[in-house]
Amino acid sequence: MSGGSSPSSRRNSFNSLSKDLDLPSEQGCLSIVVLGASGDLAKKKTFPALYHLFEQGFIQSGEVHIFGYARSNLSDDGLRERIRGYLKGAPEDLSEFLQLIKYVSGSYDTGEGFEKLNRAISEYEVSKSSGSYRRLFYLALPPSVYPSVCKMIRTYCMNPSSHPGWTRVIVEKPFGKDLDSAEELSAQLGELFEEHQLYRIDHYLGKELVQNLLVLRFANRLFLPLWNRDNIDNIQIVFREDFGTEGRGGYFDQYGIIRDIIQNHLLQVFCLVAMEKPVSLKPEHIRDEKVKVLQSVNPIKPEEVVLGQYDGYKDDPTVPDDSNTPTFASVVLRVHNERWEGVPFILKAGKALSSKKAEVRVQFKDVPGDIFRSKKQGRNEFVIRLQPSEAMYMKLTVKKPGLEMATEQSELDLSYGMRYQNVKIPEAYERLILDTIRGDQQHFVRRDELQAAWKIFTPLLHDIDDGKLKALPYEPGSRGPKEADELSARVGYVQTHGYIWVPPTLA
Ligand SMILES: NC(=O)C1=CN([C@@H]2O[C@H](COP(=O)(O)OP(=O)(O)OC[C@H]3O[C@@H](n4cnc5c(N)ncnc54)[C@H](OP(=O)(O)O)[C@@H]3O)[C@@H](O)[C@H]2O)C=CC1
Ligand SMILES: O=C1O[C@H](COP(=O)(O)O)[C@@H](O)[C@H](O)[C@H]1O
Repeated sequence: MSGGSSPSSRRNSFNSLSKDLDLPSEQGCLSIVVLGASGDLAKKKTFPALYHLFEQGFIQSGEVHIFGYARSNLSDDGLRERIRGYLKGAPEDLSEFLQLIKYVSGSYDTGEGFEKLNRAISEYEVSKSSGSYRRLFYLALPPSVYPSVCKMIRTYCMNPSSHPGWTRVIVEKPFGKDLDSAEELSAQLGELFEEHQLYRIDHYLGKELVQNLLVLRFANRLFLPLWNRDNIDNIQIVFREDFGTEGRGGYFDQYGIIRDIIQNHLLQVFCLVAMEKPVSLKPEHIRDEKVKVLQSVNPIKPEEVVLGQYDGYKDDPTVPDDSNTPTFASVVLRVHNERWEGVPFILKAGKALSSKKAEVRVQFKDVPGDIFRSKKQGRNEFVIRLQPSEAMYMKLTVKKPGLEMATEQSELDLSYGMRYQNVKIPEAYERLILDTIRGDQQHFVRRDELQAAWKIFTPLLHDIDDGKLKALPYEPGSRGPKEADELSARVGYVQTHGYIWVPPTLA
């Protein structure tokens, strides 16, 4: 439970934000259908997120029913037992939650299973006589089956037109493999659902510090005049994992690190860092600005790309021996607009590296007319640590305490673990599912945004797929290929040696 507030007080604050965004507060039955309920994502993320929403009172026994759907031969109890081990909570809460779940078995491309699913949903709806009928379908499935599943939902499972309510569909990434395939998928889904019914999830948009980016940038006078090419030298957006593909090699090899992390998660973070101020907080206004900045990105230059593949990646039997798939990439994006001309955005992601973290590092220019030789301490940096140990810290040059007039580098540190000690930071999926129930698309990817994102990366991805760019080998547990650090230095990043920020811990 977060910050000691009760479930009902949290629901109240959620309702007040809904009012700000003109979102109607709805009542009636809510049917949540997890398609691919037997799978990895469903048990690790989707059901636990639903449980946390239940535990905090955002979805309640009286108004919600959860349906798991997949081909596997499972009973209601079979599915419940499968997910029980992934849920942490009081035993009575768990039992109450698990009783809300029913399992329906069927295929993804024939009507029979979906008719059965529709009957199960309708029975539940009819048993609750009043209010709207809200149907939320979560596709925790391989994208290859999205078109047929969406067609089945459209044909058999829409909320009845005789009743107020809605049907919404959450689709997982990857949304295609390049511009053409993404467009084809979008066109197929677009024939079946209106854009306002489709929620393309990118779970990075549900992370606390990612959601804070807009507030930070546009609610603080401090940053407004500094956030531009006059003051900022370069910006890095970094994702590092300290483990490899671990059993997901077959999936990963078809995609690679650019499609898995950079084209979606890091690019979404990039948008929030680089976009102009939206007219308002309305989802369409925010997404308009994201599209604009994506459209301002110049074509990527091959000489501003470094690819890597960790030694041992190809030992996975599901990975071809001649794979050129990158498990590491550093890509420089350049934005052709008044604010950012000349400022490199270095997007870097890698698996099997020396540490696990994700952060945005804004490096400022050197002080003009420097009288303190502060350059030797290193540049000012503003770092937003997305995970782990969520924090924002500002690296500053200060007078070293003591009799001498000497300088050193220190920081202003807002570490969430210290500042918000009793606050539980919600899981990204929890927040995004709640947004879907509320009808708030702000943190979901719009079709034209997706198109603009693929336009940036498709030429580079095709060059990699065609073997025109090679992945350099690197040691697992290292920083990745040294050429990536050389690239960062070449485009302007100056590393501060001898200074490392250590997340503060409670005594
Ligand atoms: N796992 C993760 O951590 C993450 C996953 N995702 C995305 O979420 C989606 C689901 O991922 P995940 O749960 O890992 O996937 P799984 O491989 O576990 O597949 C989910 C379910 O889909 C069914 N299924 C699997 N392969 C096929 C197939 N070829 N044709 C039809 N049905 C199939 C299976 O159910 P059954 O056979 O019982 O019908 C399976 O249990 C994917 O789009 C993935 O990219 C995104 C981020 C993270
Ligand atoms: O989407 C994905 O994200 C995870 C990393 O997510 P995080 O929330 O733990 O940072 C990554 O491991 C996976 O390869 C990718 O598909």
